[in-house]
Amino acid sequence: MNPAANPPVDPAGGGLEVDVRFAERDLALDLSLAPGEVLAVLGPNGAGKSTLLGLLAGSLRPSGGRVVLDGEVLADDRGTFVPPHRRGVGLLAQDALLFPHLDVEANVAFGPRSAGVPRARARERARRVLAEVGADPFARRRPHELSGGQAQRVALARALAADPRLLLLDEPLAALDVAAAPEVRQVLRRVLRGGTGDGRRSAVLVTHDPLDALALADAVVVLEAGRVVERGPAQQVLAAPRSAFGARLAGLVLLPGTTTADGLRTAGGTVVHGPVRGAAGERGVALFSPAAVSVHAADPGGRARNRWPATVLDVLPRGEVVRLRARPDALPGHDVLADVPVAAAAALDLAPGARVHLVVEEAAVGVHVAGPPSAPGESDDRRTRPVPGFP
Ligand SMILES: Nc1ncnc2c1ncn2[C@@H]1O[C@H](COP(=O)(O)OP(=O)(O)OP(=O)(O)O)[C@@H](O)[C@H]1O
Repeated sequence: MNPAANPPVDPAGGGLEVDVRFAERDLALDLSLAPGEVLAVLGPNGAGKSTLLGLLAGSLRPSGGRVVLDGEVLADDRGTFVPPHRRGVGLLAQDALLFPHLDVEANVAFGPRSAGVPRARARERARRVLAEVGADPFARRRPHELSGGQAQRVALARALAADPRLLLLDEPLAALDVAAAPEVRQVLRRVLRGGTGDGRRSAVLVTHDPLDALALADAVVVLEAGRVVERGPAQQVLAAPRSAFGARLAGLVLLPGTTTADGLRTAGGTVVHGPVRGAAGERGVALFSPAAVSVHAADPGGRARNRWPATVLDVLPRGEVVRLRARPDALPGHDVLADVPVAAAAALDLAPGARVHLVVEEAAVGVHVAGPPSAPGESDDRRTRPVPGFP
């Protein structure tokens, strides 16, 4: 099942239904999101990702179509337009944008206070969401006393304090340095997967990073020139892309499995070694570029740990290189791509059925924890299904 394309019909009208036009920017988008799901929105610059968020948040008014959240029409072409502050939609932008003169707790309590919640209750709620994002130790600090990652966690707490029905995340990790991004990614995972006691949250995540889509989202839509060109479960879209942008993202080899201390164990028990981004023992993926794979006629020996005998499936010329698709004996059901310089390919006499040895450079493998787990009681079939082979 693909929940992004075909969310279950909820008798209470839950989830998000978007079928909007924004003529000024030649945008016409049709997408939906089941309750509790996280949808990643990918696409090249100018595709319409920010415009989509504006239409959901209420900072932009569609020129046609409608936006429905949990059965409530937020905007339609009959003149309905619910203003931003009444939508139950929270926004986390790239920059934290905290009020500099208020301490962290007051920043987070500001939203509930403005919505008429009495001071003590607003403060209590602020403390609860600050604890949820691990920011309670710095509740008394002012924004200038926070690191970038801490400020972004406070901004997330502020978005959660209003208890939004839908959370919009606009490149929430893009402004963070490489040290701070993993920590905030981890907090986002926890918040979005409902490990904080608040249940799963519906969220739309705009990102340029396919790895964040894998780590945080259930489903992905790819936008190009104001249209949805692909949608589906995150792993499927990234492993077998159909759009030009998806294909560009996914010149990558993607293998699913379980993270270990120094790699990823596939369902068949083979460990793909590489640096691990996240904890061991989680469902994850190993990703690498076909350029990181070298091809040998015989076992080259040496210390390389990702060294797999394989059978060549096909060989496609791609300019300076030939792209080889091969099936390693140790990875049944999975194909690995390798880009081999034309001269080397000729010397290897590559043809379908040939036996080769693949070596994948360890440092070039990224192992990532992938996707939030299912809600309790929900079937996990979709997420544990093997990722289909590459086109
Ligand atoms: N304020 C604006 N006024 C007029 N046109 C705009 C405005 N903002 C964006 N556009 C145009 O609308 C289209 C969609 O832009 P949008 O910013 O939504 O894309 P995006 O996918 O978010 O891009 P990026 O990844 O660069 O942020 C583009 O053609 C863009 O030039």
